[in-house]
Amino acid sequence: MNDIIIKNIKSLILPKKSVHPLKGKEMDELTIIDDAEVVINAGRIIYAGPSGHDFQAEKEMDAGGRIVSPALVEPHTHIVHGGSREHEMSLKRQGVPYLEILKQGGGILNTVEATRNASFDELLNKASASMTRMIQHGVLTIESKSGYGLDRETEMKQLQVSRALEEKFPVMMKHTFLGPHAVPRDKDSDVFLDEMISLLDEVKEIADFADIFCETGVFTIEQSRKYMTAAREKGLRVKIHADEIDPLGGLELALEQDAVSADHLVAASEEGKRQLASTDTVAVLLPGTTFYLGKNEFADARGMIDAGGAVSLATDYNPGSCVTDNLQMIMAVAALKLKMTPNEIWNAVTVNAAHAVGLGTVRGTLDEGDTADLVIWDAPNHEYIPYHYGVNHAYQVIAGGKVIFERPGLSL
Ligand SMILES: N=CN[C@@H](CCC(=O)O)C(=O)O
Ligand SMILES: [Zn+2]
Repeated sequence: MNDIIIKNIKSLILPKKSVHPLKGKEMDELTIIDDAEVVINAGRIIYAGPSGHDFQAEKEMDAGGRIVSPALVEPHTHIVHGGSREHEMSLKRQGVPYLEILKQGGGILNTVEATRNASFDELLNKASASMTRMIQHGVLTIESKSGYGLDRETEMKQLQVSRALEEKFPVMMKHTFLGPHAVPRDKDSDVFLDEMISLLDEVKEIADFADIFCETGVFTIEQSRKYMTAAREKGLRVKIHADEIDPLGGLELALEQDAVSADHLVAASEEGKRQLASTDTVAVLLPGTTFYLGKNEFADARGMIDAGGAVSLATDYNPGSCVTDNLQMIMAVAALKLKMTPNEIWNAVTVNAAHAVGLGTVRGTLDEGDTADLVIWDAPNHEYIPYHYGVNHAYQVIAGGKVIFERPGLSL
């Protein structure tokens, strides 16, 4: 006898499991089964496909003619941090650029101070509130970066909080060390980078990936190469904040370093985009950041996909450049500004997002044997979610076969 059968599913969204991320034209392929059912036992998928079988289960759930997909995967967040930076909005309104705010000792450095001053419990409580919102919006796999410590003690504190989140919530997480996220006010950047490199032995016990912010006035290509090479020598796979604002060649560096993902890529070169196709590095695009920073030029998702590359999407949730923990909102921005198709968007927030955090064959799909992490969406079809933007369409979120969120109604 199985545990649960979910009946009356109008459409079932089934991204394709593959050892490689979906690339190019494959990104527009998505199996959608109308009139479907899902059977779960011991937290795993027994069956997800057309209805009409004779499965027995202890509990029957009625999806009410809604649609069902794998739970979303969020491959780039800065969920653990102290403080907030709403005061920067007026600076932005006056036209002060993001990198100028950082140069003046604000921006990331402002959050570094708040994170250093916050206790473990304060950070955990704040991140827990964000995690709750992410789950309520359909996300059950989350990557979390450090990077607001810029010293051993605080970077470790952030990574420990990140680990504690994974204990506290029924989610799967990946933890990323982003020590070289900015240069502290009083330090020489080469000296500071060496300090971060010297932490890698300790970091590799607690983090899955090493990341760096390669940008004008932050870390150069040469410094990023040095750090990534050192991290790989320690057995850590690498990620990079690349070509977000200036075209430095961060994407090419990511490919040279066999990065699991290259993130941002707004200013990536044509050559980098062309090379992406022949690798398994996933381009994690963060259009909510471009939107929030008030820029008009978005990452060239079409160019990357049309050239045969693998693209994923994330919120980049952080207090300075994208203050949303709603991945559905990013799906809408991707449809409007990145010109991605609904199928590409769904693959980008499920299976390709899983590949972007090294979980390509274990999250983002609903094949037999997969963890039963799924969402019942209150939407008539899969195109509707990026279309009706700014609201939460998750009706029920099911983690390991257990309903952990159900959308509340009004009490009138
Ligand atoms: N660009 C670098 N890091 C973050 C922003 C961090 C911040 O502004 O606090 C990002 O991915 O956008
Ligand atoms: Zn980031």
